[in-house]
Amino acid sequence: MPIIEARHISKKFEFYKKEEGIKSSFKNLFHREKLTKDAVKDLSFSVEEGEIVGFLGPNGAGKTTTLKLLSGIIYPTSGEMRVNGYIPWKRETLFKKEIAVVMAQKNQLWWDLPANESILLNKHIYEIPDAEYKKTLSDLVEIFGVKDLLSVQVRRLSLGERMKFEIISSLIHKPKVIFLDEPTIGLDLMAQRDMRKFIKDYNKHYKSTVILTSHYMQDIEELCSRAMIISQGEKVYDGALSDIKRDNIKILSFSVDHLNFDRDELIHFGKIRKEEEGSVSLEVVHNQVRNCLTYLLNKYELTDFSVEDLPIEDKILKLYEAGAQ
Ligand SMILES: Nc1ncnc2c1ncn2[C@@H]1O[C@H](COP(=O)(O)OP(=O)(O)OP(=O)(O)O)[C@@H](O)[C@H]1O
Repeated sequence: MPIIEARHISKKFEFYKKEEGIKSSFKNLFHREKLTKDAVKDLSFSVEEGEIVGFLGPNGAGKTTTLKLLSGIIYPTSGEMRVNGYIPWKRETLFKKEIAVVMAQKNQLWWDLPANESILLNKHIYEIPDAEYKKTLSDLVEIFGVKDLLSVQVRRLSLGERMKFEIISSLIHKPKVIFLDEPTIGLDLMAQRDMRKFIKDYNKHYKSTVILTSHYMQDIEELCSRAMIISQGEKVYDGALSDIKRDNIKILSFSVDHLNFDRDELIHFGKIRKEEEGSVSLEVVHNQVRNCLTYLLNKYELTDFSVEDLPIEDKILKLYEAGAQ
């Protein structure tokens, strides 16, 4: 049985239009125009225990709203949802003990205290027995390599170190389901790599289920075999990441000594992606690559050429755009 099931979930936000200026504010006292925003529309999906699902979408697509629905912070306008058997927005105590929400932009550690004291607070909130707490904390600081920093005041830690402790603190109760919103945002390359390794090791060690949002494709590629993509509140893709990668468009780039290309003939083979002095990149359907190359070799004196896969970011962008139409 899936650990997460969402059936036809929609969330509409209602709010009042705010106009600028004193005159408008005065007018608003008597007549306020109500607006609605469909943040999530008829979303259905299920997630199996132990999966790490990459949850993607452009800004404003409805990812955070979905994570808030899944964790019970808000309730839907319509639809049904179960997370580990619970209806999230009922916020039952046992449900809260089995999930964790980690939002990179939100801090839960106390700045003036060392991290171990904030983590200790969560021990009491989640009523974790002493022995279990010690074992989990020692495992987590081991996985993250931050044992020596436990008693350093949080404000003295680097962003990367602080994020690690934010996550340790959120996971100290060993939740079965974790909602991770942008865990690597703002981190340098090394800290991003550490964070990805941690998520991978944690998932392996505790068999937890993870829903991960990130604008960094490397996070998604390294951690998730499945991607769920939403655009304007609607699901536009749910499946293997490898199927997105297997897109049949190739990028054919070539350089020539002179500058005159016959654009009309080139666009016959595909979209011109980039055109600079003496070099062009074309998006060509894979079964047209050979024809295109033959044409180029016959027509021009090529000084260089290459055939590459379309970057995964571009493929995902195409899915976002398809959803927005
Ligand atoms: N409380 C609210 N009241 C009104 N509109 C809201 C509210 N919360 C979110 N929205 C709107 O709902 C849409 C979805 O927002 P959401 O934060 O879920 O997007 P997102 O995919 O997480 O975006 P980002 O990647 O930028 O964080 C946006 O248009 C947002 O402005």
